[in-house]
Amino acid sequence: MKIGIVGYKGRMGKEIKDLFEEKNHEFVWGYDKDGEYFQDKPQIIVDFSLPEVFEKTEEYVRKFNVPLIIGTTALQDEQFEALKTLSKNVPVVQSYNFSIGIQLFLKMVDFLKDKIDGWDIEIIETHHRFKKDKPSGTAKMIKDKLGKDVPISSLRLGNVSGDHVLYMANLGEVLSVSHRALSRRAFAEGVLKSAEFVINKKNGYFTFTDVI
Ligand SMILES: NC(=O)C1=CN([C@@H]2O[C@H](COP(=O)(O)OP(=O)(O)OC[C@H]3O[C@@H](n4cnc5c(N)ncnc54)[C@H](OP(=O)(O)O)[C@@H]3O)[C@@H](O)[C@H]2O)C=CC1
Ligand SMILES: O=C(O)C1=N[C@H](C(=O)O)C[C@H](O)C1
Repeated sequence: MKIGIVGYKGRMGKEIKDLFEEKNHEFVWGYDKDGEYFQDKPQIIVDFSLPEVFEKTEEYVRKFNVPLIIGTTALQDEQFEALKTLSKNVPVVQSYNFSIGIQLFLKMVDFLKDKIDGWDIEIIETHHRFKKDKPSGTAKMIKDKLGKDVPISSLRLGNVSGDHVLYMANLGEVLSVSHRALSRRAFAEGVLKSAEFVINKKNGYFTFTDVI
C-alpha cells in the first residue's frame, strides 16, 4: 500500500516508515514541521506527531479521503469528537498504545478491577527524556480501564521506549502487572496490523482492541 505519515521525521514516524518499506509498502507522502513531502497520493495516513498538528491531519485525511491511524497522545476531548465525525466518512483507528502486550495488560486490568476494592493502586510510567506529554497516554488508558481515579507517577529517564507498571497492594501483599516495550518496533508492528485491518473498510471508528 501507499502510506502517508504525519510526523514522518520523528522517532515513531521513522520506525513506521522503515517497517512498511521492509514489507514492500511505499512511503509516498509526509507532513512534518518543514511542511509537506509529496510523491503520490497516499492510500492511508498514519499520524504520530503532536495534538497541535491534529487539524492539519484532519484536513489531509479529508482531502485524500483515506483511512487514518492515529497514535498521537494527549488528544483533547474535541479532537476525539472530531475523530468520531471523521469516521463517518473514512475508517479511523485510534490508540494510545499499538503494542500487543498493552492490549493483554488491559485485559488483565479488566479481570482484576472488581477484585481489588480497598487496595492501594498506583500506576508508574517511564519514558525517554524527549517525551513531551505527561502522564503517558497508556497510563491514562490503564486508569480508564480501572474505572477509578488512581495516582500516576511519571519518570523521564534516558532512552526508555515505554514502561508501564500497575501496583496493587493490601496490608499483606503486593501484586503488579508490568509491560516493557523493548523498542519502538512493537508499536510500528501494531500500526501495520491496523493498516491491513482498515485498508479495505469504508468507514467506522476503531481502537487497536478491535484490530487484534
Ligand atoms: N500510540 C502509540 O503506540 C505510541 C504513541 N506515541 C506518540 O506519538 C507521538 C510522537 O512521538 P515521537 O515520534 O516519539 O515524537 P517526535 O518528537 O520524535 O516526533 C514528532 C513528529 O511530529 C512533528 N511535528 C512537531 N511539531 C509539528 C508541527 N507543528 N507541524 C508538523 N509536524 C510537527 C515533528 O517534526 P520535527 O521532527 O521537525 O520536530 C516530528 O516529526 C507522541 O504523541 C507520542 O506520545 C509514541 C509511541 C507509541
Ligand atoms: O512517547 C512515547 O514514546 C510513547 N508514548 C505512548 C504513550 O504516551 O503511552 C506509548 C508508548 O508508551 C511510547
